[in-house]
Amino acid sequence: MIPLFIKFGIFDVLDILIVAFIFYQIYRLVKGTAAINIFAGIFIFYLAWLLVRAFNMELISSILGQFIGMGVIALLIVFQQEVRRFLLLIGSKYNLQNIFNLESLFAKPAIKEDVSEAIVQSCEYFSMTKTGALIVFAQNTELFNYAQTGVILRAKVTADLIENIFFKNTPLHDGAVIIAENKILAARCILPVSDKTDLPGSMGLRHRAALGLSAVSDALIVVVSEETGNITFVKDGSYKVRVSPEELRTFLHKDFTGFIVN
Ligand SMILES: Nc1ncnc2c1ncn2[C@@H]1O[C@H](COP(=O)(O)OP(=O)(O)OP(=O)(O)O)[C@@H](O)[C@H]1O
Repeated sequence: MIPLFIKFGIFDVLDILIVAFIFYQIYRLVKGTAAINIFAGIFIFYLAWLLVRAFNMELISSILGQFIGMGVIALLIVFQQEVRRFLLLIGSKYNLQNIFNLESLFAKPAIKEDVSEAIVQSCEYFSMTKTGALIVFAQNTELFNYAQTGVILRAKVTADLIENIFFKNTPLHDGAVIIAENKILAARCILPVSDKTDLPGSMGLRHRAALGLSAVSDALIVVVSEETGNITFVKDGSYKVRVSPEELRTFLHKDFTGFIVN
């Protein structure tokens, strides 16, 4: 009989689950970015090192070994941006305040009916008139830092005001509008731009800004393309293009049935 020499307890399961979760989050962050090629480069480098060691090629193996020895520091330098994004994601999505705040667990800030109607109406208008728009709905992640890059308004959400803000050539039309707690918190805000390399060519800076913010927050984001008039809905780093006003309405009410990731 084979003796049972491996002890496998609940903490080992937990250990594996945590590592799997961390790797999955890292994969989500680097998927489609230049970082994935860097990972491939590192993997090839590591394989080469294993090979030369297996063939006892002392000189080359000791040179490659020097680089491997500095591995963690080198990784931190090369993936500075990704590490930053990863910590931001963990800190904002899973922060202690949210975990222990029962209210936020059971009732995430709901978007009021009149607010969603105003946004759906404006987006329909923007879509028809091919007016570019970028509208962010803050959820649990605090977006005040981004709001501060623009003009703080704290105004009531109405279709007229939203349409005025994005009206071409007006002072506030550039950048994003951030809606928090059912108020227009700010307009003309600058968002972080995604550096994903696998996006369709039609997605310029406006769409990249939506994806960039979505990668580091739980915000719901609506983009209307100035070029095509298409409405795109973005959440959790994923997007759906050519969203109809009806779909937009359901998504804003957090019913994501039909949110098929493109
Ligand atoms: N970092 C940013 N944060 C917020 N808004 C941005 C940012 N970068 C660009 N924008 C907005 O996007 C506009 C430029 O859009 P661009 O044409 O490059 O994007 P697009 O995704 O192709 O959209 P469209 O389909 O509307 O042309 C800018 O005028 C500005 O309003």
